[in-house]
Amino acid sequence: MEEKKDGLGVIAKWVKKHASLYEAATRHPFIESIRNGTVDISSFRRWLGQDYIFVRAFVPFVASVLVKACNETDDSSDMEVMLGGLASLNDELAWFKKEASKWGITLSDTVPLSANIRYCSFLKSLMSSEVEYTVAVTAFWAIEAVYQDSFAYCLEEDSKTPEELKETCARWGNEEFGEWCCSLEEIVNRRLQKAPDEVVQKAEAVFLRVLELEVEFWDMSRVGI
Ligand SMILES: Cc1ncc(CN)c(N)n1
Repeated sequence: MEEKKDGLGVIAKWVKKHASLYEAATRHPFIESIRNGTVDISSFRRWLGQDYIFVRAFVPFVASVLVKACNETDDSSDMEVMLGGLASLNDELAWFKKEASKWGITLSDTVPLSANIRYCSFLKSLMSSEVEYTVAVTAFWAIEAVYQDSFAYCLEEDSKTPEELKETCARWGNEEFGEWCCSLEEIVNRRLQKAPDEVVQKAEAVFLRVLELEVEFWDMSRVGI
């Protein structure tokens, strides 16, 4: 079992331990290009179409985490945090449709690229009832935290994010979403603190895999692999 000797939660320790991969996922050249105003709009359009497909696959994954929270948690307030995440995905899907029409993207014609297919298969594998709640909720936190951290960075005071992309950045970079991610992180830390070593190891591996898949996802916006 993990102990909190230095005041840092397990997640903060992992972010420190795997700083270069965490940075690769949250300070990717695509994100840097939004932040410094040089973003290639065709990359942005590609990302938008692919992310809509991803979010559609993300909904059943989040629903599976909610079910696990209801069945396995030691704290009944977890359910509300998961439900909040699921509810915001409803708005997110509507937002994607509105945004796609603004940029002239036909979502029904968008074909998932291989990095997206890999990521969606990974989500599916985590939906299995054999995957513990602690492991699944770690993945949920990591997936949301990468977007929160990346897009909040694009909204910092010295950023040169183009006006027309600020709404996109605010979708995940806003303070309220940041606070919700912190609530999720607290749940993950609480679970990891009590989990057997074997589950903690699985959760760390899942955290790292999410970071790799997020890097590949951003890469897709540039090269269409
Ligand atoms: C690939 C990816 N990762 C995370 C998120 C945030 N829900 C997203 N929309 N897309």
